[in-house]
Amino acid sequence: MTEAPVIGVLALQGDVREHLTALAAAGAAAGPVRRPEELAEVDGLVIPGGESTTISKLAVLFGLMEPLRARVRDGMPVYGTCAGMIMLAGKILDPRSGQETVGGIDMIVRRNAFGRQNESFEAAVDVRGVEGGPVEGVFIRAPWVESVGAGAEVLAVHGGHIVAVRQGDTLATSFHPELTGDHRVHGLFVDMVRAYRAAESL
Ligand SMILES: NC(=O)CC[C@H](N)C(=O)O
Repeated sequence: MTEAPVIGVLALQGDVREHLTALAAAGAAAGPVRRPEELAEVDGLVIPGGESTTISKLAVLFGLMEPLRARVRDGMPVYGTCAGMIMLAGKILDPRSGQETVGGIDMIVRRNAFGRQNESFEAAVDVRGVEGGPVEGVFIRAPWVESVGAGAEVLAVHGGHIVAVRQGDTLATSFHPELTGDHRVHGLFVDMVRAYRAAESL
């Protein structure tokens, strides 16, 4: 049996534990990443939901922003949910002052686009590449994607707005599959990391 891929969850702020659980259920060896040395050890990374301005500031403070950008540039698979999606955007339409992103997907995102906390909702979302019917999307002060560049593939749309995008091995969803107990989106990401690791070790 091949070894499980090692997937980190960026553990600066946000729903880290839920992602660790979902990744483990999807067949990965999952652990938190807070330091550059920990980032260097993983085959793939999840950036969780939370507050993108806080995650951005802490990433700079912890000396992780440049190492994150470097690993994404090198092709390490990354999956961002909600605030994590914002972290992977080439551009934020309405950033807070000083808010930076890692980048990785040629897209423009709008923060809190689906409304405030009390307008959070769940909806069935068809995600290209995920078999077996729609996933239950949990949207919590979720961003949507205003537009994508030529290199980015739209994987899901909800209410006329783009809510899942993939560019190469960088994946992002507006919603939170880690909160539903349905691990198919994490399964898709674990497969991406497996394929990346197999290609790297050739
Ligand atoms: N659930 C979430 O991750 C919310 C994201 C948050 N609105 C932000 O801008 O970062």
